[in-house]
Amino acid sequence: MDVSSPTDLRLGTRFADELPELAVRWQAEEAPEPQLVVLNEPLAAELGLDPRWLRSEAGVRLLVGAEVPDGATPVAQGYAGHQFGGYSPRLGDGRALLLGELTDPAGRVRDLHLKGSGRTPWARGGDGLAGLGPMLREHVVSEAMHTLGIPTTRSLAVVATGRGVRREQVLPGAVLARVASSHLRVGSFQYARATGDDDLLRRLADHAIARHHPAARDAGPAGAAYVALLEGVVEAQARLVAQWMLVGFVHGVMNTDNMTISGESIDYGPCAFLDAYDPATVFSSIDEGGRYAYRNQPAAAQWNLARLAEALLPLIDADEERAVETATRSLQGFATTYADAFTADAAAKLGLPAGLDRAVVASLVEDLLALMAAARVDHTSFFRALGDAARGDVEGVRGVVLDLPGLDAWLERWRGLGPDAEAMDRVNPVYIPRNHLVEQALDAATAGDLAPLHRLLEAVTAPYDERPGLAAYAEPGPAGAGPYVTFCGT
Ligand SMILES: Nc1ncnc2c1ncn2[C@@H]1O[C@H](COP(=O)(O)OP(=O)(O)OP(=O)(O)O)[C@@H](O)[C@H]1O
Repeated sequence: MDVSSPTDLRLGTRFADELPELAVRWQAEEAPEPQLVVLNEPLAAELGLDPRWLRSEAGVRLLVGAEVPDGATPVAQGYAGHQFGGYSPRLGDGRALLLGELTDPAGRVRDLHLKGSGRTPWARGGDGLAGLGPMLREHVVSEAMHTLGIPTTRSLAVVATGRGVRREQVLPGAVLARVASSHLRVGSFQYARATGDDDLLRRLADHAIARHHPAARDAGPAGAAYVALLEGVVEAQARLVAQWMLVGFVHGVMNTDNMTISGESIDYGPCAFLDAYDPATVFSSIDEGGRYAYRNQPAAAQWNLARLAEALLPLIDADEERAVETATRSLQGFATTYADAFTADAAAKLGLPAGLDRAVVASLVEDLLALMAAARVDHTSFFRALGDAARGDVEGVRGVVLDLPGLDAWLERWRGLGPDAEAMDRVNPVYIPRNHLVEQALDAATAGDLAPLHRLLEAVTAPYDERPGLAAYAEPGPAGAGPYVTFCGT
């Protein structure tokens, strides 16, 4: 049965009950004039929420936290984090609230969370608010990631609040209703560890195991379950980052408070997809040193996971030296899992048959990426054009690569392995949320015109299905414009 009124909705309080030290009971700030801007109807249906109800006044009141179902306990979650390498001991949800845990009709438990819902006790100097443009960016990019098969938090809705948000200029304010497997972060563990309370740390780890890595519970006695938790997160993150790299995604702010325990991508601030394939690409104007450049993402993930391992040490072994040795071994799994996932996913993008020697595939991929980087080809359309090359039409790829003898030799090697063009079309997107189009859509939406946003969503939520009317969505941004600098999405 679809939930069609607040009285039908049950929001669990497991996080708040099990981890009260990390949960500050709080209420959303009243939105003066809430107006639904975009609703994710397929996600609503998946969650068992009636979209007609969500569009009603009562539904919109839920989506901004003005009214919560009986028994719900909205909380601002506490966490710490390394931001660009510097440690902040008290971050937490400064402008967000966990409304509670929703069990969908399939039995999956998801967090229902609001971002931009007003100041909380973790707000420090912030105003607790979010701009409409940045929340719509999170909506578009997270939905694109989801349809590309990349684990991610989802956006259920964006509601304009009717309140202005003071940034470089005054922006319309908005609340994003976000759905995630959980909002547990590496920073949640750093916070718990820093309290020195091992019981809290253990409860947090047990909570994470129950929600995300239940197999870890059966790993064995003493610290084995927590080693298995660490290994579960290492594996999930290695697979995730491999997927980011192959779709050309640059997260932009890979701080430890933006790395989940579930392995879902979270927080789409100054993120973007590559147009030109240049591994040094940085999109965020606040990332002056290029710490989170495209090519640095696997190393940044490993660095963050080492912070998780440090936080877990007291649970892994009472003897610190042994704990460090064990955790180090677990962290070493990242490199192998990442390389395996990257090679397997790249083989799929190249339409290669299963069972090929891994070293053959790896060297083929490496050589292709070198050709692509030398010519700064458009990442997305180049892989799509390779599908045509598999069908015998090599003009698309030959037209953009500089080293033609090198490319021809590569094509010969690759075609000798029998690539499957149809399989390639199923994994190489035509449409990604290209940064210039996202910016145009957000600017128009901020000015009151939602048509470009809906058109962009139409393109990126069916990314493999080429449609004649959407040709502009397959084109890279203006040549020579360089990487777009997206101001940190607040
Ligand atoms: N306008 C604001 N008011 C209060 N706190 C803020 C504001 N903007 C960011 N913060 C806080 O600063 C920290 C880092 O912000 P960041 O932009 O990474 O997170 P976020 O986008 O707000 O949330 P999330 O990581 O949940 O997507 C977080 O603790 C966040 O709550």
